[in-house]
Amino acid sequence: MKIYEKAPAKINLMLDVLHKRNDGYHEVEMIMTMVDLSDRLTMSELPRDAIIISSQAGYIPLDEKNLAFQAARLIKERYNVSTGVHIHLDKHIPVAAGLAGGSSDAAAALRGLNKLWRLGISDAELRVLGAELGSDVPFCITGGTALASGRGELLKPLPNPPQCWVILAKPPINVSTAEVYGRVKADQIAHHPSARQMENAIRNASFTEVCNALGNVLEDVTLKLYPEVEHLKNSMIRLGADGVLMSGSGPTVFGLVSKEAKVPRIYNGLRGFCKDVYAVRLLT
Ligand SMILES: C[C@](O)(CO)[C@H](O)COP(=O)(O)OP(=O)(O)OC[C@H]1O[C@@H](n2ccc(N)nc2=O)[C@H](O)[C@@H]1O
Ligand SMILES: Nc1ncnc2c1ncn2[C@@H]1O[C@H](COP(=O)(O)OP(=O)(O)OP(=O)(O)O)[C@@H](O)[C@H]1O
Repeated sequence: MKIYEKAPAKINLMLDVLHKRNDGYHEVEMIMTMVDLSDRLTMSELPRDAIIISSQAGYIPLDEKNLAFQAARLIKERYNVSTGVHIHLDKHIPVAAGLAGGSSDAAAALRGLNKLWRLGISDAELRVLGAELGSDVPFCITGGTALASGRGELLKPLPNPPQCWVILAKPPINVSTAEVYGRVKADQIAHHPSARQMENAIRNASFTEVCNALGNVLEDVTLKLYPEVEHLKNSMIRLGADGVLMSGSGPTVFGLVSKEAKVPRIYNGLRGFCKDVYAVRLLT
């Protein structure tokens, strides 16, 4: 038997850090949604007790460092599964980009293996398992749009934002999420974006209000470390995107665009100096 699962990328429409916790993580408030840029997982049962990861992408680990491997190992151990699985990852989401590529693969593996091995695990239980693998994994289990709190694992579902184009551009640098959080000074954040304002904008289905409510406190850290991210933001604004923000800990910058006619100019303008550019829709 084979199971196919899509693993979409996420963007953070807002991200606020409230304080550093005793366990080393940061208490956050974020509103996340999915975009139509996905990895594709194929999961095939193996009669022997093994987890094999393969991928067409040459630049990701295929051993126990792969989050899909960790997801398979976790579910196998927790539910005493004695057979194995071969997971093929058809990667499309850029790696270490702030788009939760690895987290979404882990979530898709948990969803798919639940079906492959007929375990009957509820979504709520899958989210609890997912939290053991990473803070973004619980959101990626259910997807949609949500307000995340705690370290990212406490989720309140929201309606999807009004449909629009999303231009994603990733400069050729790798950003470590741990390093970015490590440099945040939670008590010195000058401006906190408002989760309430973004939630209201989404509930009002107002594209303009969504653009006005965009904000990410991790930008201050990543933009200081990598000025090319700020350059990319400024270029996207100059080319006419309606709202522009860095996703997660970066370095991917996204631009929200309501009018399709504006998309080619922004896309082509960015492609002039950035290789990794995508024009996609929100996954609504
Ligand atoms: C930046 C975001 O992607 C935005 O959605 C997430 O907040 C991070 O999610 P993630 O990559 O799944 O993060 P994890 O794998 O759980 O943690 C990576 C590292 O980031 C830091 N981290 C992460 C989440 C959080 N709320 N506080 C933290 O300080 C911790 O140092 C942790 O060791
Ligand atoms: N299935 C996977 N796909 C991509 N990267 C993976 C995967 N498994 C492990 N990794 C490793 O995880 C690291 C982060 O990659 P990933 O693409 O998940 O980052 P990200 O998009 O910044 O995630 P987040 O937004 O959740 O912080 C990379 O160094 C990569 O080697």
